[in-house]
Amino acid sequence: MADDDLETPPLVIDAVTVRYGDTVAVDAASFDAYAGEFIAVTGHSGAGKSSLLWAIAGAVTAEGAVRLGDDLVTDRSQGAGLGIEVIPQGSALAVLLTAQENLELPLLARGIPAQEARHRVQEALASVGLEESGSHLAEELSGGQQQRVAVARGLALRGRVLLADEPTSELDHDNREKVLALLRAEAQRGAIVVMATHDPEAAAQADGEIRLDDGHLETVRVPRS
Ligand SMILES: Nc1ncnc2c1ncn2[C@@H]1O[C@H](COP(=O)(O)OP(=O)(O)OP(=O)(O)O)[C@@H](O)[C@H]1O
Repeated sequence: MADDDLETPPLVIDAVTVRYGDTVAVDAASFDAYAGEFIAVTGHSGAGKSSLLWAIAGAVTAEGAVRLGDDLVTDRSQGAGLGIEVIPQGSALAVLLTAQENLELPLLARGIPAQEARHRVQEALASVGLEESGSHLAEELSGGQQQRVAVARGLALRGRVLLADEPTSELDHDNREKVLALLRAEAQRGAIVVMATHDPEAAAQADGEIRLDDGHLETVRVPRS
């Protein structure tokens, strides 16, 4: 579900554990997040940030529970149906599609009418300063431009929960600030935004911060504290 007038219910992460064989990537992590909040997930490389985000999205098998209001997240397609969207680490664009097509296809797949999808694509590309690059193949774009296309793709979906995995890692200062402002605007629209980041300056702009250390979660800053 994606909606312009959002009433996002609480997101509850309850003792979520993610294992890959013998590796415990996330160890019984629990936290709650509420509509309008912008939360940073920090921690060293390999601490479990991506695994936590993928568990929230329903994209990896996890123990424990992720709930959005009364709904349990059970798998990725059901998570997407609840309006949980992801800006993945490393952009994950289809390189032989144009920037515009990379945004448009997930919208059409979610049943957004073609005209509305085109409007959202133009608006989202313009918001990241790439209105002139829509017809370029993703592979023709720089790493930073590809990252901005991936951010635009996440924004265009207008989810209730937006999970952004290192969305500013390839960006210069001005573009980083622009993307952080856009994530903030998503929260102001009523979404819950959870951003994994290595960048302390980016984390400082979030309302709250949770840190993972070898899969163990610690709350550093609570929103509105
Ligand atoms: N698909 C996988 N199979 C096996 N182990 C994995 C897999 N994905 C992640 N891991 C392991 O799980 C742990 C957490 O990885 P994860 O990618 O969640 O960390 P991260 O904090 O996002 O790291 P980074 O900041 O480098 O992206 C690491 O030890 C990693 O090697």
